[in-house]
Parts: sequence; structure tokens; C-alpha cells
Amino acid sequence: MKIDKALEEQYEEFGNEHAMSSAETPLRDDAFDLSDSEKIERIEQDVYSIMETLGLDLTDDSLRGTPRRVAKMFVQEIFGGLHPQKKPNASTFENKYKYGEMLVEKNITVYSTCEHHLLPIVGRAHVGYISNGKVVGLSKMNRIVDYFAKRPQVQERMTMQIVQELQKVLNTKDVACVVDAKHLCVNSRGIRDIESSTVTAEFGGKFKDPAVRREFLDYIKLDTEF
Ligand SMILES: Nc1nc2c(ncn2[C@@H]2O[C@H](COP(=O)(O)OP(=O)(O)OP(=O)(O)O)[C@@H](O)[C@H]2O)c(=O)[nH]1
Ligand SMILES: [Zn+2]
Repeated sequence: MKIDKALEEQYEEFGNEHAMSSAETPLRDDAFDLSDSEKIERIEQDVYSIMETLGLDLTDDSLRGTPRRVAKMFVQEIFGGLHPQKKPNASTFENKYKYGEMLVEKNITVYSTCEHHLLPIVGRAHVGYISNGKVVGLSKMNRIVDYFAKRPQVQERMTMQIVQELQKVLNTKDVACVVDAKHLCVNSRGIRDIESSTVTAEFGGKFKDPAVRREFLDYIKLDTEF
């Protein structure tokens, strides 16, 4: 009986780990049954309730609009990238000029939200790819980063999602992304370590080759300041 229980726990643990390896944002099937305006209505009530529980006077003219303001900000701005319809349409072009080297879009601003504390993540993303016949509009790389940033996130998953999307758009595995970001949940509360930042990386295809990876890292030189 005891052994069964242990095996069951082990299986559960493995199962959880397995689920964690997916780069998909965990969303329910009914995530988009409500319209954006219905979500705003509901979240407004929820934020109202939080503020009321905290003892705030919601008739005060500075606080009165906060529940609706926060609800709109959640749905339309900081979590706007949850909706697949908001995914940027990344126009690609033929690489007619046969540019054969690495292309790096560096220092892309990242504003995201930590899914454990709902506090900001602020930093930079650096994206590189080697063309397999297609090139993508430069700004589309910034837009793809911004789309995946506008979700409750962990930095590891966001980094993988950016790479996987660009691999799809460019039809090549040869894509890399490094993100260097500060998590306010580490900097401003809890351990309150203001200096630390988090670096995550995902290297696909040719970027697994140490020389190619080195070239990419030399271009981005991780000397970013926030
Ligand atoms: N791996 C990973 N962890 C993150 C990320 N963002 C926040 N975290 C961590 O998530 C963890 C949540 O841990 P808990 O112990 O449940 O939360 P807590 O009690 O508020 O922990 P402290 O932050 O240590 O006070 C914290 O260690 C955060 O630093 C992220 O992008 N990736
Ligand atoms: Zn956090």
C-alpha cells in the first residue's frame, strides 16, 4: 500500500514536471468565451472587492476610477497578449539578395508581468536568426517579443515562446533569443535585491554550435542597462 502511494506520488511529480516542459501558456479551453468588455466588467468588480477589503474608501475621487482602470489595463494592455487574435502578423520576404549571415535584433525592450506575483518584469530581449530563404520585417521581431511579454509570464517560457514563434514564421530552426530582465518581485519585495537580474536563453538549430552561439553572444555583449 505504502509503495503504491510512493509510486503514485512519483508519477504525479513526473506528470507535473512533464506539464511544466510545455512552452504553452496554461490557458483553459474557455479562456475566450467571454468578450473583452465582459472580462473588463468582471475584473472591475474583482478589483473593487480587493480594494474594499483593504479598507479603502472607493467614494474618494482619486480611487473611484481605479477598479475600471485596472480592469482595462489587464485586458487591453498588460495581458493583451493572451488573445491569439493579437498575435502580430509577421510579414516575411524572399531573401533575394542572398544575405547569408546571422541577423541580430538586439536590445528589444521587454515589459512583462511575473505570473507568480503579478509584478513587472523589465528588461531586454536579443533575437537572432540565420535565413533559410525568408527574411522577416525587423519590427516584427520586436512585436513578437511584445506579444509574448503581454501575458502573465515566467521568463524561461517567454524566451522559448519567442524562439518557437520565429521558427514558425521563418521556417527554420536557426533562431536564438536571450532575455536579460529584472523581476520586481525580487527587486522590490521579498529578498529586495535591487541589483540582480535574470538571464535566460534558447538556442535553436545552428545556434547550438558553440562558434555560432559565440558570434551571437558577441553581437549582443550583454552590457544592457535598465
Ligand atoms: N523560474 C522562475 N521563477 C520566477 C520567475 N518570476 C518569479 N519567480 C520566482 O517564483 C518564486 C515563487 O516562490 P514562492 O516561495 O511561492 O513565493 P514567495 O513566498 O513570494 O517567495 P519570495 O519571492 O522568495 O518571497 C519566487 O522565488 C520568485 O523569485 C520566473 O520568471 N522564473
Ligand atoms: Zn514574481
